Amino acid sequence: MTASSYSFAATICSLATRSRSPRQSSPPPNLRLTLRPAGQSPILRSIRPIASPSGNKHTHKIKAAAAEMATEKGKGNVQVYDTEEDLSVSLAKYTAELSEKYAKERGAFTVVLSGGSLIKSLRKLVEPPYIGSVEWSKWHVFWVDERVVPKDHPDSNYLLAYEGLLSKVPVLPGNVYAINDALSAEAAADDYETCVKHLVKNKIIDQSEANGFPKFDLMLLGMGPDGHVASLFPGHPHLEENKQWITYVKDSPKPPPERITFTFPVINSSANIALVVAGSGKAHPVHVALGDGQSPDLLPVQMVSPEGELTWFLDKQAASKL
Ligand SMILES: O=C(O)[C@H](O)[C@@H](O)[C@H](O)[C@H](O)COP(=O)(O)O
Repeated sequence: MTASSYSFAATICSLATRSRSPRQSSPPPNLRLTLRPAGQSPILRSIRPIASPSGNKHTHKIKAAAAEMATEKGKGNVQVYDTEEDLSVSLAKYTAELSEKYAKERGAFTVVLSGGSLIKSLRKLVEPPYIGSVEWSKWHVFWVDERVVPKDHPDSNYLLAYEGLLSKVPVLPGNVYAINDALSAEAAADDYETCVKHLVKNKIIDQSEANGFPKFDLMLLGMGPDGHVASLFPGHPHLEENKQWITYVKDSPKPPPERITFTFPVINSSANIALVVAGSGKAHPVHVALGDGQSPDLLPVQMVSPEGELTWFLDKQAASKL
């Protein structure tokens, strides 16, 4: 592949040098689950509360093709699909509905992508009816994390999204905010944060009234087999970052090592988060996050607790231990 194959011109935010404040720690929010009445959708049926301390293990089994549960706060739900194909159909509908809502309400829809298998799970968006019905010109596209590599590098999350989604829909190139890949990881994180600050100031990105962090309309998160989300890995000090909006990693356990990533305060200020998880390799962290599975350390995915709505999109294999 050559760089000339990529005609899609993303906006690259300009470098701004500024000092970074020292890290401070804060206790992670816990995701605790209780039962909510069954969903209205015909494909959804209720299951018993998976977090019940006295519950019989057999009652925790998912008995339907799809199930819905809710957090204690009544925000967020867990949807389990028979197949990843079913999951992708539902994910496209969910994303298109949020796009319509925010395009109408705010005149813009701010969407944050992950890398990994998420992009493949968004494939139905580039098919009818969504390819024609979504107001793509209202989309503003960001990355929750990016590998610090050139945009035409096979490891680039930008390239992955470009090939799987952005090159197939009429999103405005000026509304796609890629990292500046000419910079070091630290400078690219600074630069991307400056870009996001500018867009908050211009009201393209909403802002949390509670804490002033950017409030993206939709954050689409994948999860690794170790329970990481974005480039926030188990046991890493950046899990406790509570000042910076965007930070950097030079020692990612998942290659490539150099990345930038949104921090938890930004992730958790989102209006909507979709956690999209498929495959049996993810069953253990799903069990820890949503059921009674054990982990010696708090998993990053357990720290996902948005100001708005959290929706889990699981396939049966990922939910097999619940
Ligand atoms: O750049 C990255 O590595 C991703 O953004 C990362 O956070 C991803 O979402 C998870 O690792 C899940 O990836 P998979 O879905 O491919 O397992």
